[in-house]
Amino acid sequence: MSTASPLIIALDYASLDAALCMADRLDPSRCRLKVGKELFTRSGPDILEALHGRGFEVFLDLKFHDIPNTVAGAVQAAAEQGVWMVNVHAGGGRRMMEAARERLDHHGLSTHLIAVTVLTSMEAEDLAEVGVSAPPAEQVERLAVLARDSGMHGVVCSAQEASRLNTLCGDDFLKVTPGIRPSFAVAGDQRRVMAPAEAMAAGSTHLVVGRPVTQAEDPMAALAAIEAELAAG
Ligand SMILES: O=c1ccn([C@@H]2O[C@H](COP(=O)(O)O)[C@@H](O)[C@H]2O)c(=O)[nH]1
Repeated sequence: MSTASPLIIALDYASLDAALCMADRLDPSRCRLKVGKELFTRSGPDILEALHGRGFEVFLDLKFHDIPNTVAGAVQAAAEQGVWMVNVHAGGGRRMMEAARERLDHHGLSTHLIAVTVLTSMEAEDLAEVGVSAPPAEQVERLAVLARDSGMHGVVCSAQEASRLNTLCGDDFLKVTPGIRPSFAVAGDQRRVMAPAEAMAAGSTHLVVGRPVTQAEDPMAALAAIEAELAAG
């Protein structure tokens, strides 16, 4: 089932059972689900089949980053398992992204392919330590333009950069933004954060929310509170 909701709930769990316990409390008309490195490494493709069987659209967030041929194969494998969205690291460069997009096109696969720009857990000091002297916003812009020019359907960025990317890359270019922190949640390891309604107003197309829902005492109440924040605008 497709949903009009921008919410993507990150199922960062250590087992298939724990992830499905949460999925069974959620409704595919209210959100999409994200499967990341921990859950996929533990459960493998079974989790995708189980979530698809429950009617959810799934973002497989494995952030592929390797040589072009390897990434193209991995993206094809993900798309052939029916995921709604898959991602690569923009830092893998133009040839890597182009190879991934060409592989999807060659096989007629319509999975959304997006690229991670700068992780939302990173701030200027973190970038400096890995040799990037540009501030995060500038580095995000550089990688988003490269991603667009390399055939990506959008990027992962923080909501703080969404407005600028709308101007640079257009409204149709997907801006998938983790680091979403509703009023009741702590930032934790995230650094470039924004509240849900502000993120939508800034131009995010999709909001990734993990722990504020999955680690809440009452996850369904937390989700309802986020939906209320969004409705209030
Ligand atoms: O830049 C990025 C890219 C991916 N993520 C992922 O999103 C969720 C966020 O979870 P929270 O618990 O809401 O912080 C998580 O799965 C990350 O792997 C990101 O946070 N930032």
